[in-house]
Amino acid sequence: MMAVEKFVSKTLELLQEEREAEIEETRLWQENISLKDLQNKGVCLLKLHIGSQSTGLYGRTVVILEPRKHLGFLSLPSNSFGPGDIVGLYDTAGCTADSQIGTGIVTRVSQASISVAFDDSKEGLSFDTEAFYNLLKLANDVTYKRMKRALNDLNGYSSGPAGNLINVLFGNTKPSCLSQPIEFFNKNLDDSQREAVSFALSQRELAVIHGPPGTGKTTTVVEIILQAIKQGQKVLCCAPSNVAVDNLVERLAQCKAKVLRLGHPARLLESIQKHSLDAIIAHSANADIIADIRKDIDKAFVGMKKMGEKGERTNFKREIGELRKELKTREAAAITQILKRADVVLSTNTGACDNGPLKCLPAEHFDWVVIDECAQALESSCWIALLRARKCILAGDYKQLPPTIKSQTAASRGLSLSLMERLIQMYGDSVVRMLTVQYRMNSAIMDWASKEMYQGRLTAHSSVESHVLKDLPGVACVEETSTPLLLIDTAGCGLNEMEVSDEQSKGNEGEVDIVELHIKALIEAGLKAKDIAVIAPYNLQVDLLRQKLSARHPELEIKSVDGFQGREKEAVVLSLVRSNRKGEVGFLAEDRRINVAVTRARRHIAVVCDTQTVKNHTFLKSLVDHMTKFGEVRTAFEYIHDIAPQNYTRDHKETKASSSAGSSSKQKAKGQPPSKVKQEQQKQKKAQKVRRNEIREQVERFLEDLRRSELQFPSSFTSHDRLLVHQVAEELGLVHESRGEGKDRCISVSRPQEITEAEQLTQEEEKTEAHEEEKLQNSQKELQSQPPLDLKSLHLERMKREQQKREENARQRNLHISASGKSKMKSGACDIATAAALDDDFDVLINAVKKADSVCSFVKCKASVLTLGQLCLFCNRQYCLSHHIPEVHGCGDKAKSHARMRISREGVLYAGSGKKDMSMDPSKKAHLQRKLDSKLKDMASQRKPKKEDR
Ligand SMILES: Nc1ncnc2c1ncn2[C@@H]1O[C@H](COP(=O)(O)OP(=O)(O)OP(=O)(O)O)[C@@H](O)[C@H]1O
Ligand SMILES: [Zn+2]
Ligand SMILES: [Zn+2]
Repeated sequence: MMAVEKFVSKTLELLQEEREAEIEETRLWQENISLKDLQNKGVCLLKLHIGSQSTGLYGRTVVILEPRKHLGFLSLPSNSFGPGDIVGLYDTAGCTADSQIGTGIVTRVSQASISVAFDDSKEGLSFDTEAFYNLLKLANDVTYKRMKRALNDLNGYSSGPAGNLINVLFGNTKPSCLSQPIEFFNKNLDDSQREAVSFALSQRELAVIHGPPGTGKTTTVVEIILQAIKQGQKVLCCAPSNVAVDNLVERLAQCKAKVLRLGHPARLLESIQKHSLDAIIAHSANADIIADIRKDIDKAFVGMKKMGEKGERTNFKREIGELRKELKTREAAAITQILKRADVVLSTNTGACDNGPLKCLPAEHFDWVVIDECAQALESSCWIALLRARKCILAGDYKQLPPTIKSQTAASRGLSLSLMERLIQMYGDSVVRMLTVQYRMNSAIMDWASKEMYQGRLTAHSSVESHVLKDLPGVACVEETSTPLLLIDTAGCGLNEMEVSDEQSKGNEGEVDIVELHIKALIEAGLKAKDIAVIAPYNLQVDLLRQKLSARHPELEIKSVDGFQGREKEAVVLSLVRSNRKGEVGFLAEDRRINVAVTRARRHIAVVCDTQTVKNHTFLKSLVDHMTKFGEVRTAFEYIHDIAPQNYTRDHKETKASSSAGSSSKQKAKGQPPSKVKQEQQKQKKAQKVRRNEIREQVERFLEDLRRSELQFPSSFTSHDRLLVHQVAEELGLVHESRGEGKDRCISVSRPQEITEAEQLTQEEEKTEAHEEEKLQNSQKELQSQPPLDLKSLHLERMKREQQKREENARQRNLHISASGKSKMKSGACDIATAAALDDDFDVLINAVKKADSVCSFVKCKASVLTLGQLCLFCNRQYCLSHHIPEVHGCGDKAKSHARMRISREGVLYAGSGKKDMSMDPSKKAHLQRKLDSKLKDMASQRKPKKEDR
């Protein structure tokens, strides 16, 4: 048994290391972080009071702690407490050893309360209902103790059911088999599932079922267990997480198997509760007696609290002690009976330990042990259950995330290697059957995972193969709901990640904004929030996303990748966060994490990321390439208009300034990149500039040719090319539009229809200004390294400058007009009166216009709108060019919802306020106003000579 010894001693050592890392983390928190901060981190709950106290299974005292309801705190602060967590209860003096009252196990957590079971057999705990208590999550050593014990038992294993199994699992004996014909319960199993079931049944010691995402692993495991029951085998079925165990309980119960679920009943799903040990005991013959004893204990507690004198209290304590002993004996008898009757006993891996209910069973009671989600468990935790059986069936997917391990060294020295993986390394495919038909993802989503992770062996079942969101009832057909793959590329958009030193917590606010817009597009197309998952690899980003989205969409699930394993959603929006010049991807470099994130999606996955950054990682690059090739790609610029107020429609300079300033600050702020990287960047920049000039030349040629109304770029243009087109179009004040889907998507530019000669003139002036400003900025960039700027402040500052310039221009132009009278200016207010006489229909409007202030409607803005005003279609007022953007003067929401309507109608976001919103009440007026504008324009050109007479 050399192999066993070696394994046990090494694993014990690694577990110790891991345990120390965990304790160290807790200690660091306790020493360096204030209680308030701990509460913010979700590991501490402050100032709770006792709601009630009762006696649970095994005579444990269960205390329900609540926030200070009388002070209006109706729910607990958001926290990470969960059932099974070990917690310390402290008086309000602090969270130190001195003030600790006791330690317990969380049995239930709700919004409004947390239940903690205290093992107080030694000394009766009593709580003061008036006092406040703090609760702190402690490093959980129960799990460690159980794993250590299982390892020691493994090492010293001499006789017992698992002898042969141990030999096989450590390579001392080859696995053997014995095949037999099977009649399947589930007639719908696919070939790979049938093969897996047959294989599992025929193996004498070991079978591994590899179930990639959505391949019906649970369906297969359920069939295996039903077959085992048919053969008269007793099965112990475990999984590392409560969720996975409950899932199996539910499915087995549906198939009428006699199931028994071990674990704290209070925390189980309602549908599961009736299968819990507590519930079954409650319906057993012993139930009444047990209930009576419990009541007596509770009564004794109440009595004890009322007693002031020490002598009397001691009596009560003795009484309680005796009652507890009796309770335990009776419970043990009842439990044994119930356990023996069950066909399948289910628990978490650690719940299968010897000091729980299973101690009531003889060692050889179980025949088979089934471990689901085996790749997510520490091997040591598997051994807690494995020592009880002759044969084991391990199901899982080792291409998804392994168990979380805190100690880097322990992980790298092998603690993160799952039993499943270790066996596959040892025996190869001979012990494995893989499920290959998947019932979740559209094949476009699946194909990438299949190719990169599962040797291309997956096929999509015909029922899901081509399903997309628009096939769901009530979901409209728009671009977002028609494509399974959508890549929103932020490359070059300046949406850099936040500068946080902590590798585990990265955020990206720009991506949050884009995610928000995409979610809105999906919801407006009719998708339900509960069918969408927002996934981010970083906790900070998860928090940012929740802050932004949770209030409006309480049913939207926003979680880290790790929190979503084992789940699925119709649509998944994935924010990859990382965007930096160094091309650092950090945490994202774990391929399995990305695999999990992507494979949660059934019909649609949208990935928001900076492709320039994430492409530095081979696996992420394969995802980007796949999405580019088979999906739809948009640049974040198609969204940015809606996010930040800098709508560039007429502020041509801003586009350029923001994109170049954004990326340059990002680049410089990151410190000195190694020279090679720098060279590479310069090369890229140069290539970009060349490309951009090419595109610009093309557009300029188009502009000169007045016969052409539209310039269409080929669909071979990459998203980056399209971005450049976008920038050039914005620079020149042109309309641009993306059409088509996927590979056929292409961009075109055209002249804005309402463009007047006057505006062209202005643009000419501005273009030269823009060039100068750009030159200036470029030289500044080369000279100095700027601190990181956020887009908003950059924008606001620019707005200010812009306004000053505009006002200055306007003043000069007015001077110019009155001086020379040769201006090509479009008609100003002075012409309105003349115009009015020509067309009765417009009388009313014209009067209104005349009466209306000739200055910008924006509060405190004095800029004239007579010559360069813009009408806002949402509020129907005139604004100067600095304030005409809806977001700036307060019509942002209306504009957004209007833009969204257009997105859901046409699937594309446009610059500026776009077409008039027909649903608006003053729409008729706006329509007339526009008619008036063009009329005035016509009249102005007719009256040009007249002007000179005035
Ligand atoms: N043979 C089959 N025929 C039709 N549908 C199936 C089949 N097997 C599984 N499914 C469907 O696939 C989905 C996932 O199956 P199941 O719940 O067994 O897998 P899981 O274990 O939860 O998921 P995973 O495979 O990701 O672990 C379910 O909706 C199930 O109905
Ligand atoms: Zn407005
Ligand atoms: Zn203004």
